[in-house]
Amino acid sequence: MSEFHALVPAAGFGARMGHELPKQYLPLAGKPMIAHALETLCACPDLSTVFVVLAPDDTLFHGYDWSHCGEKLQPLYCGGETRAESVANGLLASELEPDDWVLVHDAARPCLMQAHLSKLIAELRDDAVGGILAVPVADTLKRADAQQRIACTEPREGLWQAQTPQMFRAGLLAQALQQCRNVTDEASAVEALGLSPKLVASESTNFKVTYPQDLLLAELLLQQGK
Ligand SMILES: Nc1ccn([C@@H]2O[C@H](COP(=O)(O)OP(=O)(O)OP(=O)(O)O)[C@@H](O)[C@H]2O)c(=O)n1
Ligand SMILES: C[C@](O)(CO)[C@H](O)COP(=O)(O)O
Repeated sequence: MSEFHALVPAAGFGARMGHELPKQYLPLAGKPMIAHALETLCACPDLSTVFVVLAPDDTLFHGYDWSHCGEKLQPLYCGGETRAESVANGLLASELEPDDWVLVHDAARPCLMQAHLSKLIAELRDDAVGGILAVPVADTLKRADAQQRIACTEPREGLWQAQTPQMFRAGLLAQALQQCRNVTDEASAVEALGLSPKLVASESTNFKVTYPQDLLLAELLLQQGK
């Protein structure tokens, strides 16, 4: 029977955060940011393994105590220059069966909840393609001109913001990333094969910590138990 695994790309630096410490190691609600997502994933009974893809020269990860995560947590020091490369390298190193499901989740989305994981897995486990957590766009959308004035208002109907985890069969995802590396998420590579991943409705609390101002919101949510 197919197993479910998580793969967490964590080899980025966080240029938009602008801190000397890589974003995933910034302190957040009493632990490094990366620990929140890893602990949630390791506590999910559906997941057999949680691979974390680190930069080859990462010297920080092994400095923390991960014993509470147990044997599920498997660090792989094979991160690449881009997120897509890190995921592709991690898939290769993980040696998963082609039919196994892999849930790719950003280290920079610390507010992931068990309920999000359960919903994603329940909605996709019998799906032919796979899919992603996402939220419908809630704001009015403006397109800017070169002077940062409004060129037009874009219709938001049918637009969703992509989140993670993004859940695909390991073999399909490896093939997709082999053929298409110039992407910012896994779904884009699968779409390039001509397939249509499913959108599974999530919540805005599962946002990506990108800019310094995102840290306070994440901290508040994590203190509230999300
Ligand atoms: N070469 C890279 C780049 C990014 N990531 C990971 O991809 C996730 C989402 O990316 P993002 O938030 O864009 O992180 P960074 O690339 O670190 O941020 P920035 O774009 O601001 O530099 C993060 O967990 C990040 O560590 C990765 O594994 N390998
Ligand atoms: C995968 C992702 O988090 C979905 O929203 C996003 O695409 C990552 O993109 P980034 O440009 O690396 O932040």
